[in-house]
Amino acid sequence: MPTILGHNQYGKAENRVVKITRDGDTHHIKDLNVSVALSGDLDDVHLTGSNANCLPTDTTKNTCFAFAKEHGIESAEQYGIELARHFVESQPSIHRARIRIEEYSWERIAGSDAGSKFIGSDEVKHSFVRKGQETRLVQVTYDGEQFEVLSGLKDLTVMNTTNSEFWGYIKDKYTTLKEDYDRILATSLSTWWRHNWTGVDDERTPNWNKSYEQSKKHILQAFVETYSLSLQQTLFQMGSRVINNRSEIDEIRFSAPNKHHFRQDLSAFGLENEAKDGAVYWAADRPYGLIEATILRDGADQRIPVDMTNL
Ligand SMILES: O=c1[nH]c(=O)c2[nH]c(=O)[nH]c2[nH]1
Repeated sequence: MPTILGHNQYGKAENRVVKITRDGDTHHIKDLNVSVALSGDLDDVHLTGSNANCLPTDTTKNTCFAFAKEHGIESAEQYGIELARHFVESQPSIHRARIRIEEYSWERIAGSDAGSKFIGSDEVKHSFVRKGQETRLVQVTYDGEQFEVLSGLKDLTVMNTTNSEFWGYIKDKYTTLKEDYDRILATSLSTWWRHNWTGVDDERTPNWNKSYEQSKKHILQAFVETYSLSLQQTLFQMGSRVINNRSEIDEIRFSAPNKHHFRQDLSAFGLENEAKDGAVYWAADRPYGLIEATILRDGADQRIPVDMTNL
């Protein structure tokens, strides 16, 4: 049976393009998910196997990253317009380009969220929290004698665009990771903490809302203030800060995916892409490092389960 080729399009979907712009100490984030779909004179590619008219999807990906560096991202619209124009006007075989962009918004962690002692202004210059913030979590257990109250949160997504390094690690024959002295540190925190109130021997019931707000504030404050040599170190600082500042909490456990942002290699296009100049990063969604740790008050029992996913 004869068949004919109908509508077709192709391109690289979901390029996670993150552009940091540095204005002195003050950094700005553009975090986009960019999907390219091209169509045009592509019948031969499908029908004969000739790729003479085919701009590789890999090239469309590189173009997304290179344009972010070369032209910046003033707005998702302007960036999309430039990309679409480029594909159609530079390639005779491409007649139509559709660029779809989702933009993720980040807010500066405000001084009031993270405590007031640092920075001396309302805004922190390179620490951000993803908009559409966290989900608050609670688990109460009562066995007729004692209560156990766990509080926590999930999906608190934070990013430091500098003040993070990772180096000095083991290098074996499978290690390819380059040491990094100025990287992005981003994570989406899940955490549970255990109150020492049992409802029995201690009648001083915490103000739960205040306890929650203050614990979150200390977690954010530690994230902002820690010059990080690993996500592990940052987690320990966060946990210690909560335990040291909140006498009602004895134990806190974190599960923190390391949301990797790899600096894109643009050298093939003659473009430098150094962190110090404001770089373009590729936000990988998987695989991800998963860093988990419990921090305890000295002498306290370790009761929060290692695997918190079923909590
Ligand atoms: O903060 C980090 N901790 C690690 O254990 C690790 N491993 C890795 O590849 N990158 C990182 N980053």
